[in-house]
Formats: sequence, C-alpha cells, structure tokens
Amino acid sequence: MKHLAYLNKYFFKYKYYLLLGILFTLISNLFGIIPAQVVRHALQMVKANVDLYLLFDQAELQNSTYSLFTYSITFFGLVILGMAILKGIFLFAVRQTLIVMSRHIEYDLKNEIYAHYQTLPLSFYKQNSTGDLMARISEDVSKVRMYVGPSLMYLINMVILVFLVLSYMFSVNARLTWYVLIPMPILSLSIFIVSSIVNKRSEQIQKSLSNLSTFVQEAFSGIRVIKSFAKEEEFIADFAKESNVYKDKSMDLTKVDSLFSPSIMFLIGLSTVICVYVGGQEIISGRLTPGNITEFIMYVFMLTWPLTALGWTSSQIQRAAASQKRINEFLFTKTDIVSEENLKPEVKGKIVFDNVSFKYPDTGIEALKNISFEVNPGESLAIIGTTGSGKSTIANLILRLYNTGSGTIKIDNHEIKSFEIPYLRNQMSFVPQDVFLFSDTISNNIKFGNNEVTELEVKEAARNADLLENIERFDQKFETKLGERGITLSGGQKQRVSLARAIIKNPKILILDDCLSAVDTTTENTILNNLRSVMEGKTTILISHRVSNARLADKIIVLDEGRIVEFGDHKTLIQSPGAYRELYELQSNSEELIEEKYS
Ligand SMILES: Nc1ncnc2c1ncn2[C@@H]1O[C@H](COP(=O)(O)OP(=O)(O)OP(=O)(O)O)[C@@H](O)[C@H]1O
Repeated sequence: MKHLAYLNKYFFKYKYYLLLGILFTLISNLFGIIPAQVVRHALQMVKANVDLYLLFDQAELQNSTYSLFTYSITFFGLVILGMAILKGIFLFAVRQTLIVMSRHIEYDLKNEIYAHYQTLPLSFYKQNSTGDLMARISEDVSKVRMYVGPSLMYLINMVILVFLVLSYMFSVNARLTWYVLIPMPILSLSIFIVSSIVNKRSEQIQKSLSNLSTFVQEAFSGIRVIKSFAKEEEFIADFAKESNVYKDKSMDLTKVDSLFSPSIMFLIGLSTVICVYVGGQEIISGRLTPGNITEFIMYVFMLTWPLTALGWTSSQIQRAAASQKRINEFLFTKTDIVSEENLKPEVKGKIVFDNVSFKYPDTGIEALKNISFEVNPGESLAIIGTTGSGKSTIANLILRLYNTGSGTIKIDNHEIKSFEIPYLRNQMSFVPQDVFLFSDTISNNIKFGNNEVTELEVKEAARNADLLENIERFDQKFETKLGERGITLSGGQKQRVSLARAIIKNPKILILDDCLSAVDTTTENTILNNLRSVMEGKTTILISHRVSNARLADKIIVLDEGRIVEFGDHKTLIQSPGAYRELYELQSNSEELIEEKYS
C-alpha cells in the first residue's frame, strides 16, 4: 500500500477537484439520509391521522381529517421525490469532480512514465522487454486510475455515509444501534483477510499479463520468421499456454471476489433481523415507535451498498498498489549516463581513445580491451574487424550510449563525460547497423534529425545516398508512407534512407556502422564516391566488414576480440602481411571470381 503514496503529489495538484468531490458526496448523502426521517414522520403522521379518523367516526369532521391526511401524504411524497432529484444532481457533480480528477491523474502519470522511459539508458531497454514496458504504461496505469477514480469515490462515499448514518442511528437509540453493529467486526476481519489474498493474486495476474504482452509483441515483430519457418501452430499453442496461465490466475481471483459479496449480504441481512427483533422489544417497552424501526431498517439498507462496494474497492486498491509498485520500480530506476559538467563547447571533431576498456554491464562480456587511437578534425577512421570484435561498441561509446569502463575518451580535449548529453549527440550523426524507420513519410524520416531543412536539401541528401532514383519511381515520391500502413522498402533502400537521415543533419562527427552491407557493389561505389564530398570537413568513423569501404579512410584500425591488432592507412596495411592484407586478398579474390564467373 505504501507504493500508492507516490500518487499523493497528484492529489495535491488536483486538490480542488478532490475537496469539491468530498463536499458534493457529503451533500448527496444528506439528501439520501433525510428521506428516512421523512418516512418516520410520515408513518407517525399516518398513525395519528388514522387514530383521529377513527375517533371522528360518522362525525362531520371525519371528511376534513381525510383530506388533511391525503394532503400530508402527498406533501411527504413530494419532499422525498425532491430529495431524490437533488441527490441525483449532486451525484452527477461527484462524478464530474472525482472521476474527472482521475482522468487528469491518469494523463499526467502516463506522461511522467513515458518521459522517464526516454531518460533511461540503452542497458535498461536491453534488460526489460518491450511488452513489459508497454504493460506498465497502459495496463498498470489503468489499474491505478481505478484507485484514484471510482475506488476513491466509493471510499469517500462509504466513510461519509457510515459516519452520517451511525450518528443518526445513535441519536435515535444507542442500544439498538449496538445490536445492529454486532456483525461489523466479522465484516472488517473478512475484508482484511480477503484483501490480502486479493493483493497476492493481483500481483501474479499483473506479472502474467506482462509476460503475455511480451509474447504477443515479440510474435508480431518476428512474424516473418515465424511464417517462413511455418511455426504458426506452435506459436498459437504457446500463446494458448501463456493465456491459460493468465486465465487460471484470474479465475483464482474471481473465486475470492465472488465469495466476498454474498458474505457481506449475509452479514447485512443478519443486521436487519437483529434490528427487527431488538427493535420489536423496544417498541413493546415503549421506547421506540414503529416509525423508528422503519427508519432504522432504511439506514441498515443504506449501509448495504457501500459495505458491499468495500469488497470491490479494497480489491481495486490492492490491484492498484500492485500496479503502482511495478510502475515505481521503473520510475525509481535512474540513468547512470549523466553529464558531469554540462559543457557545450564548439565541437571541431577530434576524437581520442586512451586505453579504453569496456565490459557490457548486463552480460559481463569484455567487448573492448585497451583501445587507443586518435582521429583529427575532418579525418576519417575506418574500423575493420571480424564479427563481434567490438566495432559497434566503439560507436556506442562515442555516442555515450554506455559509460566507458576504464580509460578515457576525449572529444576536442574535453572528456566525453563532461559534455551535456543531448548537445554531444547533436554534434553527431549515426547510421546504425540495424536500421529503424518510423511509420511516416520518406521525407519526414530523412528530416528526423533536423526539421529545419528545405525540400531541396532533403533531395540532395537522398541523391548522396543514391536513393533519389528509387524515390522518384514511387507515386507519391518523398511523401510516400513507410511502415505498417505504407510501403515496405528493401533492406538496401532502408539503409540508404537511414544514411540520408544522417547526412542531412550535417554533423561534426559522422558514424557509419556497417551501413552499406545490404547494397550491391555498384550502388556501394556510387555512395562511396558521393560520401567523399559529404565527409569533407567532418570527422568520420566508418565501421565495416569490407576493405572496399575502408580504403576511403585516412586511417584504419583492425580489431580482433576487442583489441587493436593493426593500425595504418590502406597503402601501408596492404604492404605488410597481416589481418588487413589477408582480408583484402580474400575480398578482392572473391570479387574477381564473381566477375569472372558472370562475365
Ligand atoms: N548490448 C549489448 N549487451 C551485451 N553484450 C553486447 C551488447 N552488444 C554487443 N555485445 C557483445 O559485445 C561484443 C562486441 O560486440 P559488437 O557489436 O561491438 O561487435 P561488432 O564488431 O560490431 O560485430 P558485428 O560486425 O557483427 O556487428 C560481442 O561479443 C557482443 O556479443
């Protein structure tokens, strides 16, 4: 329950809604309670009038007694009707304040979680599944809203109503009230026991719902693989298994829930029986009138709904607590990628790695070992190496997606840690290995890193990425929609959109991570030629498996298992035997062979 305390700041923010809600609940309950007293008066009046009517039997006054009687009954009826209408109006006002408040809180909480997700480092996204992230921002927030909205509304209503009803009951007859309250301790005890069971089961349900979302999300993302391996049946069976776990857990909860209401109804019924029995004794001894008993029974029935709702409310609050606990887990996770000095110096583009080692925090894999190199402003550095040798890790560290382990990375003689992070990243353009395009137009995808560019510049960037011809062939050209509701680009086309996106940002540092792996050799050559002018004045890091790409660079480092095994430029490296020359010979041989075979 302590987890829900996190939401108090929102109650404070929307205090006027809350206070008005409480006031309207009080007024609506008053209009609900007063009719019980009106009924008592009406019954007492009926009894007095019947006595009077019988007294004037056959006398002339009997007729006027009768009309007075009908007049009073109509009056009491109208008063009760008026109260019911007023109660309805105030109930509407209660919903307009408390439920509206809950919607505001839901909106704020969702925004807070989303904004916090954005601040978290890449390692957080590697450790937590997308399904789980989505479940917490949607399902869990909905559960929390049930607490800040309907549950809170019923709870306030119950407290006010119980307080008002009990004060009226005690003022009428304390003895009868005590008797009527006998079943209440049993009621509280059962609510307590049931709530704790509900709490435990709710947590399990949330966890299983998260697993289910993760499963579905992954299945949709990997639908191509699933279909090509004809694994649909297996996935259907796995989904059924996962959803069965969720169903069983929900059933367990329903069992407890469904036991709750009948038990409360039984205890309320018991109160009514006691009320009639003890009340009857009080009437016989002359301390109460039948009107009082009717009023009492009405009070007991008034307590029925809020006390029954207490079961529902307490289970909703327990569920909300379980959900808020999960939300807090993420909200209290802080990023360790922070700037030490928030520096924003003008960047020229010098990059220095000094004895840098790095271990991935989640897997413990030592990806880089004692890496040292220097790239001057405007120079280009190619990083060549086998799969898993640590090439992309170097890019990750320059972009400060991870913190360096040991050693230092400097940009223009400032430690990378001292830069303000968005500023640092704004100085760079990155084309990742695994391209990601948004479900938007080609033009907006290219403009992603720089909205203030002209259509002409977009076209120029597309030309440099050798993409213009392809785009011009689409009906809607640059306005062609990509993604789920648009067209699907080929792997090579996607890479080139991603490259154009990086080029148009016109950064000081350009990092290309194996970004031409999916294009043919002719296109690659065209792009490499175009890149010569694009790279002018920019520091470029060119990560590749292909020597043909590396040739373009001023300096080349060859990585193997996280270490630099060779360093130099293309000319010097091919002259001495080593990994680079081997790779060069291997790749030029295979290219020659291919040419021979098809010529
Ligand atoms: N996010 C990550 N979390 C944990 N380990 C990782 C992560 N990314 C990479 N690694 C590991 O670090 C090592 C270096 O990976 P890296 O991606 O830098 O290699 P690479 O040279 O770019 O490979 P490739 O050419 O196949 O892209 C690998 O052993 C890899 O398994």
